[in-house]
Order: sequence, then structure tokens, then C-alpha cells
Amino acid sequence: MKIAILGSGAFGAALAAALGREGPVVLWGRGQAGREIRRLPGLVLPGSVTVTADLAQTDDADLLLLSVPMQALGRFVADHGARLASRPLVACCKGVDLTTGLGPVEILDTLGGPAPAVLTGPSFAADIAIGLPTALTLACRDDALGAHLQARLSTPVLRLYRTPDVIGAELGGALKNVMAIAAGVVIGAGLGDSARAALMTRGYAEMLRFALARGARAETLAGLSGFGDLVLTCTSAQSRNFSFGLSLGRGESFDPATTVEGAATARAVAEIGRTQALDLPVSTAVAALVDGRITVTEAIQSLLSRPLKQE
Ligand SMILES: NC(=O)C1=CN([C@@H]2O[C@H](COP(=O)(O)OP(=O)(O)OC[C@H]3O[C@@H](n4cnc5c(N)ncnc54)[C@H](OP(=O)(O)O)[C@@H]3O)[C@@H](O)[C@H]2O)C=CC1
Ligand SMILES: O=C(CO)COP(=O)(O)O
Repeated sequence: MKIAILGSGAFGAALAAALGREGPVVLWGRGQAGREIRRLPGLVLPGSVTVTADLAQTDDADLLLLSVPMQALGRFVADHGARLASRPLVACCKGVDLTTGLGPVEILDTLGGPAPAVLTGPSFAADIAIGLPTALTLACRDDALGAHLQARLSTPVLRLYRTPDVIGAELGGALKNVMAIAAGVVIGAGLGDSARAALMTRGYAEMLRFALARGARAETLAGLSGFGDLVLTCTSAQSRNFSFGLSLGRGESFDPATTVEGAATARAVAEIGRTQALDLPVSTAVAALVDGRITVTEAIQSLLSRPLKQE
């Protein structure tokens, strides 16, 4: 019984560290040389974790976790689908695919294997890696498989809650990154903590509006994958999405090699909102800002000048 984790970035490696304390894990990464994890420097993986750049070494695993970034998932699945298809798959990425508008589970669904699951919620890789207590959402349409995965992936310090609401869990994780960018802009531009609280609250209303329109359950958004992760990423400079927003708000540059899932997701969500006539002011402003179509001042003005309305 071996778990394979595909993608040796910060999150994949952190999960390998956590799950490797419980049993054998193989961690695959493209171009991964040795056991040093470039995106999580200094991480010492347990001896039970095999680290490899050879995908064939994951063939004897009975469970696969995919932790490549969202915008890379479609291509990865297209290239390696035949190898993945027959085994249970758990998506560990957060976002909406820019080309197709699909979430990670919908992309994995195209393989036609067992019902894919998504693992999402408030958890910085660095915290999971050193064994700090963390609670996450495991969403799977097939509740029997979901219960099996929940038990398999929980550890004494990594506590998984289960839901069949895949779309709600996916969208909570995807949309909170967009709001984290916006919260970073608010703080970076010096608008203060009160403005951030307003942004988070109205951002949550927007997440709910979008997710309900796509068939999600409100209570899922109120859980770890939505509200929980919104709080974490809008209030911590450990978040790359929040830090990216901080840089935008301060007019500073940001390392383009850093994974900032909310940027592409804002574009994808704004486009879906435009075609489906959904009111998504924060996502639309973030998309325009990251594309350089508006300035920070214009983005702030676009939100403050909206007509007054009922809460
Ligand atoms: N970091 C965190 O705290 C958390 C992250 N997540 C989610 O996990 C997902 C992965 O993020 P994270 O691990 O942090 O990202 P990182 O930037 O740390 O690492 C991304 C990894 O994916 C690899 N990769 C990129 N493109 C491809 C590809 N086409 N094929 C194969 N591998 C590829 C990169 O390889 P290379 O270095 O060669 O580019 C790198 O190893 C994201 O969706 C993120 O939202 C979820 C919870 C917490
Ligand atoms: O998703 C995360 C925490 O739950 C990580 O957030 P960032 O991708 O913004 O670093």
C-alpha cells in the first residue's frame, strides 16, 4: 500500500513529509534531482519517502495525489492519463483552468476512472511539513471512496473532514486565492485593516454567489475550503497570493517564478462571470489589475464607486 505524490513543489513535498511519517510514499517531480526540495529548502523527508524524477516508479502506488499547479494539470493529465486512469486520484491544486474553465476534479474526470477527489483547505506547506496541526476538506462524489481516502490521508496532526460537494470545495480553494490577492493590494496600498475586513466579507459574498451559480452548497463555502482558507490567505504574508497583492499595492515587482494561482483564476472567473452575467466586482478588478489593464487606484475606485445596495 503505497501513496504516490506527483509534483515535488512545496505542497507535494509537504504532503510527502506528513504522509511519509505514516507509511511508504513516492514523491515524483519533473527534473527532481536528489532529495533536496527546491521550493521548500531545508525540508528533510522521512526515509520512507522515495524521491524520483521517473514516473514509472509511481506505478506500484495504489493512490495518486496530484500536486502540480492548476494551470499545468490539464497538460499533465493529457500527457500521462493512461498511466493514471485506473487508480484513485486526489487533486491537491487550487484554481480554475484558464483554457477550459474547468476545476481540477472536472479535469481528472475526463480520464474516466474512479470518482476523483480534491484535497483543499487552510494549510501552508511549511506548516504541514513540520507536523503542525492542520484541518483540510476531502471532497469526493463517491462517499464510500471519500471515506476510504479520508481515513487513508488523515494523520494524528492532519485532520480531514469529508464532503460530497466537490464543486463547492474546489471553488472555495480557487476563489479565496483571488480574494487573497485583493486583500494584499488593500494592505499594500495602505488602506488599512478595516478595509481588508470589508474586502474579505464582500469577497466571501462574491465567492458564494459564483459557487452557488455553479451548483455548490453554501455550507461547503462556509467550511475549511472556503471561509477557512479565505481567512488564512488574506491575513498571512506566508501566502504567495497575498504577497503578490502586497507587491501590486506597493507598486513593487514580484518574482515571476512564484506560483500565484489566483492570478490565472481571476482571469478565468472574470470571463465566466462576464459570459454568465454574474456580478463579480472583486474578481473582475483583480483580473484587470494583474493584466495591467487598470491601475491600483482605478481598481480601488471601481469597488468604492459601486451603487449602494442592501447587504
Ligand atoms: N504551497 C502551499 O502552501 C500550498 C499549495 N497548495 C496548492 O498546491 C498546488 C501546487 O502548489 P505548490 O506546490 O505550492 O507550488 P510550487 O511552486 O511550490 O511548486 C510547483 C511544482 O510543480 C511543478 N510543475 C510545474 N509545472 C509542471 C508541469 N507541467 N508538470 C510537472 N510538474 C510541474 C514545478 O516544477 P518546476 O520547479 O520544475 O517548475 C514545482 O515542482 C497549487 O495549486 C497550490 O495552490 C495547496 C495548499 C498549500
Ligand atoms: O493555499 C494555501 C494555503 O491554504 C497557500 O496559499 P498561497 O498559494 O497563497 O501561498
